[in-house]
Amino acid sequence: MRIPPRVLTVAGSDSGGGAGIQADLKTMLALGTHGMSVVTAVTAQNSLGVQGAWELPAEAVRAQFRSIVDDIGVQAVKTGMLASPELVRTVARLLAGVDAPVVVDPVGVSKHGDRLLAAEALESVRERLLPTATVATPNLDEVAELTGVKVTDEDGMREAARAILAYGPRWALIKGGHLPGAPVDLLSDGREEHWFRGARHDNRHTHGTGCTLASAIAAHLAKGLDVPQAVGAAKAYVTGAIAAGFPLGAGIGPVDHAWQWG
Ligand SMILES: Nc1ncnc2c1ncn2[C@@H]1O[C@H](COP(=O)(O)OP(=O)(O)OP(=O)(O)O)[C@@H](O)[C@H]1O
Ligand SMILES: Cc1ncc(CO)c(N)n1
Repeated sequence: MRIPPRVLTVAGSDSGGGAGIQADLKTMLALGTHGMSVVTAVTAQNSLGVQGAWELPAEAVRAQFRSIVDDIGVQAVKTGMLASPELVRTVARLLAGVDAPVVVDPVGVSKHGDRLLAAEALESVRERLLPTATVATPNLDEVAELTGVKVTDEDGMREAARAILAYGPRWALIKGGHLPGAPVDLLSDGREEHWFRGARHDNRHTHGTGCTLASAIAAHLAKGLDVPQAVGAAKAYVTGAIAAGFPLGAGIGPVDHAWQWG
């Protein structure tokens, strides 16, 4: 009997199914793991943007987390949209008691520019959440908001990694997808440097790329890969999913989580 590795996402729901909890669970399934979820917030969202967002009470987040961890257990955790300072602090406290790798995607603003994290929560992300991370995966906008470092080239990505690592995650993965040219990400623990270069796919249907990458890293960590191996395998998965992204609705469609299944 196959018992798949167990992976938990702590994130917000995207009603459109392209990002958030929905992207995370699809990614976890596609990579052969058992996905579980702690819902932090519900968004009304589609290909055009976020029409509404409602966070859950901290008690509901704690209860979901305890139900999963105390019975089923987890081999890796991924965090996404955490909405408020209170939820960031609640999740950081819960993560401190978990004996499994943690991937923190410090989601700030959606692709359409809608805030998914209150500006007052940035301090808690820096001081409470980032120290719990095995890998933190900010994009360049999140790097700027969290550290003040404005990245325009690959040297800037090194500076960004140092600034993020100063808050205590074991590894920083700086996502350079928003720079021109071939998309390159830098993984660093302050000693080792790994550059991951992918082919750019000029496909506008990229809703969910960040969530998908972070969940794929968590799934591969749960399967026993080390951090550089897990990031390499996750990058290959997200690149394929972006290449196969498809139009839905009138705006930006999702990446294809099932691209390997044809
Ligand atoms: N057009 C593209 N073609 C190929 N790879 C890309 C493209 N855009 C981004 N990537 C890669 O996708 C991954 C996710 O990066 P990205 O910078 O898009 O995350 P993000 O901004 O957090 O996503 P989101 O907008 O979902 O929050 C990275 O590995 C990045 O290099
Ligand atoms: C719920 C949710 N989480 C994360 C993202 C990524 O931007 C999104 N668009 N929606």
